[in-house]
Amino acid sequence: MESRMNYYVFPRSEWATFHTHNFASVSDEELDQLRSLNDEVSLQDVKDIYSPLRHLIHVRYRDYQLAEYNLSQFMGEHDHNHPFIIGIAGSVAVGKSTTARLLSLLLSRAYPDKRVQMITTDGFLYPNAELERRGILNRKGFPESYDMDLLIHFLNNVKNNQGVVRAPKYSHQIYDIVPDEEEVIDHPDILIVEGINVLQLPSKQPIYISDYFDLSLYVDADPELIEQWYLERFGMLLETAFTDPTNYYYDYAIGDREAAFAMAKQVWRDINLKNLKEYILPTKNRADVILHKTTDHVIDRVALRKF
Ligand SMILES: Nc1ncnc2c1ncn2[C@@H]1O[C@H](COP(=O)(O)OP(=O)(O)O)[C@@H](O)[C@H]1O
Ligand SMILES: CC(C)(COP(=O)(O)O)[C@@H](O)C(=O)NCCC(=O)O
Repeated sequence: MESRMNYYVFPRSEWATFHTHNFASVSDEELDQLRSLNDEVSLQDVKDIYSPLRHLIHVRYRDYQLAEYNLSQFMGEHDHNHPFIIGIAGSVAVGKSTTARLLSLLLSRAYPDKRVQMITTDGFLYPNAELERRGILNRKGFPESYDMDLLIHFLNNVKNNQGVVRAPKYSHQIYDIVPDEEEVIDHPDILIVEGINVLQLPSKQPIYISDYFDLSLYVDADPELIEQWYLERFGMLLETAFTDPTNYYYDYAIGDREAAFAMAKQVWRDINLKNLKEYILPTKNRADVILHKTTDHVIDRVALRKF
């Protein structure tokens, strides 16, 4: 283990040993289930990285429940049941939603009597028509492209158990907010919130998004690798766009492949890479845990915030 400023940095081999104490590691039966539900993440990563991470979340969740209980005792009240919220930050296409899906699965298995839900902040982007009206359609993903008031309100309502909470839904296929559809968050015990902006400071709001988090993760990788993953995902979007004229990428899918990839490379360079450097990377050192990925999404080291 290496100690850097306010982080302990563990090589994969050391981090992999942290699941053996107190809390069950991922079982073979769970691995079988994962294999059928998620064929992207390597099962070795589940054992070496995500099983210890689940252990860490368990430790933090236990502390959180105790702190909530103690506070309610102090106030002589019985209301100590606010959901535990985990934030996942990182670049566009670094693997935030894949990590969120996997953690959601692992936590649901660990706590069968708890309700685990997840949401992406993509749904809080302004619709394309509004971005266009503001003249910022080419700034999608940058701080000003999100309705931060709505996101803060949403988190506030979930954290304060304000019944069923609804949020807009974003689709990568139509490249816009889906009209007449919404995400429904219904009294979760654990909520996972993933998005490029979850550790950013608000410009006008009096409260940070991360004030609602009880644990935060940042998925990190070399931008050149992330570009490759972005282009691979773009290739997959083209594959599914072929048969669907309503798909945003339909014209690219039926047109010249080289031109399509040239466009995607330019979007990466001019929008997503710029956003990463200016607004996302500077939030890395606010995360409690930094998962560092190398080629093929393999995680080679994990940093854990000391204080
Ligand atoms: N652990 C992983 N192993 C293999 N592929 C992955 C992994 N994580 C993400 N991917 C792939 O990388 C691309 C980006 O992942 P995604 O979760 O969509 O990123 P984000 O939510 O950060 O934009 C997708 O094509 C996804 O299938
Ligand atoms: C919707 C997003 C801001 C969020 O990205 P995600 O983390 O879901 O990959 C991004 O996918 C996006 O559309 N960026 C704008 C430029 C582009 O890639 O088209």
